[in-house]
Amino acid sequence: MQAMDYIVSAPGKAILHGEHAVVHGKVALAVSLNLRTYLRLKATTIGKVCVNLPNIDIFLSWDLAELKGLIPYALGKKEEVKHLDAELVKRLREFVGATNGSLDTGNMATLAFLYIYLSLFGSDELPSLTVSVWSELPTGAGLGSSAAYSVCLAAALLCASGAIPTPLKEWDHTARWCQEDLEMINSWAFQGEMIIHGNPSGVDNAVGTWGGMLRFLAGKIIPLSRVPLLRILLTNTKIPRSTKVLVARVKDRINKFPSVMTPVLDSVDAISCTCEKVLSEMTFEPITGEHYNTLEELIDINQHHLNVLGVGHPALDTLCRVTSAKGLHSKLTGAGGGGCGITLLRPETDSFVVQSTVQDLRDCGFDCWETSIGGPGVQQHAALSVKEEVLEVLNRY
Ligand SMILES: Nc1ncnc2c1ncn2[C@@H]1O[C@H](COP(=O)(O)OP(=O)(O)O)[C@@H](O)[C@H]1O
Ligand SMILES: C[C@@](O)(CCOP(=O)(O)O)CC(=O)O
Ligand SMILES: [Mg+2]
Repeated sequence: MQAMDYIVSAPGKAILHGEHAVVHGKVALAVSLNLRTYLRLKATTIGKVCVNLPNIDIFLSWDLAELKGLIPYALGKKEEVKHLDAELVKRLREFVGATNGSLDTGNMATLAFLYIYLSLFGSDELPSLTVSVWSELPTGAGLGSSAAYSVCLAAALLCASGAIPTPLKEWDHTARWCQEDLEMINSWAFQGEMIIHGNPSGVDNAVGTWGGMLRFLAGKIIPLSRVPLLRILLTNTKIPRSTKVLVARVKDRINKFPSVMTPVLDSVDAISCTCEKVLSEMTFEPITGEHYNTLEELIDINQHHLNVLGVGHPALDTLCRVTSAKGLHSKLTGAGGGGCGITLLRPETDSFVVQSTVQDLRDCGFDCWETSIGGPGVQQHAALSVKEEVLEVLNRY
């Protein structure tokens, strides 16, 4: 195996419309953020696997022999990535001491790593390596940190296993993989998401893999190449929540009241489709106030639907109320139950209004910032293309 030392990164995402409904086969519109998770993978000669996850205060290492003991049976082929290997998940849960219902941040992240590592290398010799991850994304706040983490793990470990090449050439700052390799990264990242979320739709790992804005429906990914430049305010209410719990809560409510909830999911689907149509119109006709009025109304309606689905939170109500007092429209993004919301800014929204809204939200104890969207999907980096403060963290281990 060639000497390995490389850095990969993947973006977080904001869901414009369709969170939760997308788990039940409806359309979602999602866009990548310019906030990324970075992972450095280094081959070592110490006969250990070391994992450093400073965002969540996890620093672990295992002897290779200990890990090899977890897989005394033949693993399935590398291409078979549609379902989790239930036996391996069970063994890993016992190994890390995580029960089936465990929501522990560190356990979930560790399980996702070990699952992908052992699935990719278990049939051969296990490599001695150190993996360190640092993210600009808040963890567990609705911006797809789990997916960005899973995409980075999948990309780096697939490269290390030789299943896909490292695309970076000597003269490149960053490089991306070909479509076929991206599909493989995406499907392994989905496995990581299955471990962390329970029942993910796959939209988050798709955005982390391909970047940009995309329409997602039942596993089908359509990149939206013609989209207007949107100004968005991101607010983190800092109320902790777990996507896994919220996805399960919505499922319970649908099971309890199928005839009540099905029309809500259909309506969310129609909102995503209407929003997509308006965004597309905005790229080939002059943008008018009417376009923005429609986008704002769709945001309001969807926020009500998300409350009906049971994923609201008083802090999110506060966010909507505070921004509404400034004439701005907001909805939760991601799994809800706390976490983040998005606020649409109109092109003519005065910077004074933006600043005073940001201040009002900060006065509520929230983090709030105007964000740029559409960052590139998963990529490999030359060290000099990584921000100094990120590199400093990755080089620490
Ligand atoms: N930087 C990170 N380092 C390690 N694990 C991470 C990181 N970011 C996310 N995770 C994993 O993802 C989980 C959060 O996922 P989730 O509840 O889906 O929230 P999010 O909306 O951020 O995706 C964490 O509990 C952790 O297991
Ligand atoms: C609620 C959901 O639609 C998005 C979850 O996103 P996040 O983990 O909260 O960033 C779940 C999914 O699509 O898998
Ligand atoms: Mg997630």
